[in-house]
Amino acid sequence: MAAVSRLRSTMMMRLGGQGVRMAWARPMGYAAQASIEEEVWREPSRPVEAMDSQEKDRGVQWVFLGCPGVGKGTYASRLAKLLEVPHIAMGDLVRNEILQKTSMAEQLKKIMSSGQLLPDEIIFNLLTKRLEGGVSRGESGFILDGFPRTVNQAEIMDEVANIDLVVNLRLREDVLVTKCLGRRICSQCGGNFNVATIDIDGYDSVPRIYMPPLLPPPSCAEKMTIRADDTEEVVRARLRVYYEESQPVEDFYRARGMLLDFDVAGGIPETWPRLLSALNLEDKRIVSQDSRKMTA
Ligand SMILES: Nc1ncnc2c1ncn2[C@@H]1O[C@H](COP(=O)(O)OP(=O)(O)O)[C@@H](O)[C@H]1O
Repeated sequence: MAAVSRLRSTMMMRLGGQGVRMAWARPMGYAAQASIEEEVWREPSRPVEAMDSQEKDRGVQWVFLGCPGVGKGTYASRLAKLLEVPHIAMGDLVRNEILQKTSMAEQLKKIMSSGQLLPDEIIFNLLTKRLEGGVSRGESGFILDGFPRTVNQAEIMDEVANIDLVVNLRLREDVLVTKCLGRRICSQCGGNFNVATIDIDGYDSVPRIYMPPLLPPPSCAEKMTIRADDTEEVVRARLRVYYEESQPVEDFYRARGMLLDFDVAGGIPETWPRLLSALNLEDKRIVSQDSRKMTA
């Protein structure tokens, strides 16, 4: 995945390489580059034709946008399974880093539990590390969830990777808050569940919204945990951050004709088939060969 190397090098250029010193991994398809310790960005010498054929064979490169609690993780992970690409959730990468008790774990925990965004340098480092690991395991394509979250992140991404489609999930704010507060995670298997019942009457042209709880199986029931940032105060702070920092990312992709707005109006049984249909996907097969090039 050549995009990974370009991400690493663009990040170093744009962020000034602050504190970044990494192995320059040999990107797939780059014939002439050695794997060396490199502090200075070098222009990769890759023929455009090679990039085109490489691009054709890869898996989809999609991005999921949407407020906290909208269901990005739920639908991005299902689609990733269907399309056989990795689901890369930025929040999970951050939480995993915190669990590793690395030197920056405490700092990350503090920022995250206040609902604020982490510095770009940290985010790009975690993402590049994850993508590089994927390349070495033979992964192709991705569905990103929780990245990009700022226009700066979107601009850097735009320089290094061809994003095929951006899915923007939307849901009313009161429902988002209820869903975040009802969210439970199994400490053993990592499964996501929700104890909230959403049942809101429709009015005017707004349809009724009904989402039954998504309860855990008995094996997980005793191991339910609540995310530290799923308190009402922090959820509201995260929503404010979303409106200020992340909503402009919707406009960034909308202006490029890449954004598919999708209103979540029910539970998984109703929403999943509607989403597949909006994406021109059916069961386990892509109906149209060109669906990954689709725009809204
Ligand atoms: N792209 C990003 N840029 C900066 N911070 C991020 C990013 N992605 C995740 N984070 C940090 O991780 C937290 C949790 O992210 P996530 O699990 O995606 O939450 P949400 O439920 O709000 O979508 C965010 O509130 C933020 O502190």
